[in-house]
Amino acid sequence: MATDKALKPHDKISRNKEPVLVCILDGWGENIAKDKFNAIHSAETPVTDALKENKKRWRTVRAHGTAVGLPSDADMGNSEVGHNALGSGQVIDQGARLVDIALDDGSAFKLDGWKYISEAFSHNTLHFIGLLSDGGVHSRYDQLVGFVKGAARDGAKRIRVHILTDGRDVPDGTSVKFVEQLEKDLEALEGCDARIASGGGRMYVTMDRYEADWKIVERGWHAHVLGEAEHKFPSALEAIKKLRAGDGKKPVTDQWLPPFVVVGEDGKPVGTIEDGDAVALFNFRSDRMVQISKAFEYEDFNAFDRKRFPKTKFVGMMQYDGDLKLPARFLVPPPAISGVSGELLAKEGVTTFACSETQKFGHVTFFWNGNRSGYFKEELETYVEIPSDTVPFNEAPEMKAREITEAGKEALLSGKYDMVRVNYANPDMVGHTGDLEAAMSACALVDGCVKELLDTCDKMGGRWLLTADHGNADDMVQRQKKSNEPMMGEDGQPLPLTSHTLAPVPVAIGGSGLPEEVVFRDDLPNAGLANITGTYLNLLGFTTPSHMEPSLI
Ligand SMILES: O=C(O)[C@H](O)COP(=O)(O)O
Ligand SMILES: [Mn+2]
Ligand SMILES: [Mn+2]
Repeated sequence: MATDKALKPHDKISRNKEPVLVCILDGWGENIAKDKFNAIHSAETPVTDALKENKKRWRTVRAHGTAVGLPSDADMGNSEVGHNALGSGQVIDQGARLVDIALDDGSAFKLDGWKYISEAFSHNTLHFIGLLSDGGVHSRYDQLVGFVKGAARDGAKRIRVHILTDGRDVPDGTSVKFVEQLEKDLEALEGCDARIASGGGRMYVTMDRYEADWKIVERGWHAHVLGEAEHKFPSALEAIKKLRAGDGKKPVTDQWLPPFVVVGEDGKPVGTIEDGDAVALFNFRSDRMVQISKAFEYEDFNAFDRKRFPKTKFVGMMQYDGDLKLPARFLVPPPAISGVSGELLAKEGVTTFACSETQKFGHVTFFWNGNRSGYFKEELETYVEIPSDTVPFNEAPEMKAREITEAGKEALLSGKYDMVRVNYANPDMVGHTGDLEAAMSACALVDGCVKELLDTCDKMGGRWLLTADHGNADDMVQRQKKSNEPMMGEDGQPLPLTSHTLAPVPVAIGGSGLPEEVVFRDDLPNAGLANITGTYLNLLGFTTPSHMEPSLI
């Protein structure tokens, strides 16, 4: 829905004809743990270190938990909620919380999405597909179980769950405990035949994003829908235990398990997806559910050969793309995000350039714009995607940082854009591999890229704001709860931390075009990511609109 809100000129900071740069370091937290496992601290990062010295123009903001609309302050931040907040300036109840509320008050079971799939309960199979963990970034185990129990109560006779193992938002190896628990929980359902039917690791099966590699989704389609995979096992627990062991030489982590299918004594898959079945995706987060949703929903589809296209009653946990209305049906209505900065700036005729590599492209466009895949005014907005590599990123920690820097510099120098925003994927994507050395080189490289961008902006007389969306590379080791000491595995090696962190993130402002008196105020100690929006709107010469969190300036 178009907003009736509008921006007003700032009375002290005038609109500059030179560009404003907003630079996001994905997964770059300011962590209190300052030992060698903090890859940002351990790496050579002279540029971002120097920014910290200017206490009037450098600070941190909260990037996790309730500050970004998540259920509790034990929830780490993530790119979806982080970029939603950065783009909209608002703290919005996010998917995780909306699903909690809908389950708690029972409304989830009265809405249209549930009624729609319920039609299949008595004579067909109900399938759930999603990420099996309690990470709280894409999905949560307790929510899956809430829906499974609701289905059994409402008469579902046959349930099949297709699981994507995590090891990214939660420690590697925890897939075993989640599968054990799920097998027990399914077994305990009365009057309902419920089993795990297929699965695979989230980075290799089904959960691709931004069309980085459709093969990932194709593997999932084969396993979940057709019941076809090289690896067949009598149970999911046996599958993941054996697949984790790999070939005996090199173990495979949860994130990267190959696809598998659970088969019965007759060797046939226990849960293919057939005409008339209901299918519910149980992830609330959108980016990694868009492609699989298209495969289930679009009659006309050519990203890969589906071989068979069952006519299912298909729902997402949420509607994942508000522009595409995808999927058409969903269990819980998604967060309503309106009056975002992109829309308000387009109304003022502000020209914008946004760039990242594939892995984060939708973060600076789709998430930034409140989960919309289109443009507000295409003639004013240029979105550039640099294709990401398709290797594990510790093998290529430089990712596309240099190319993004070149594109950003070119955009700044072109004189075509009032606002240039870029996102560097490295600290996050390499951080998720748990590889400390690689994360350090990623952080050092990005630090150098930041220098190039800031220098270019300064040379032009521009203004800049540097920040991050959540922590990740700032802690690469699992730690003891109380002492915060690093944890070691049985082999005496540190246990890698692959997830985001709860750390706040830095915000720095500057630029040769920024009036000297512009400094951070000191009366917002608990500010969060949503306070950054009003801040860059100020740099662009506008006041902070009242529906947004106050500016940091
Ligand atoms: O999807 C992922 O890669 C992780 O679960 C979260 O990372 P992101 O929020 O930085 O994308
Ligand atoms: Mn991120
Ligand atoms: Mn991440």
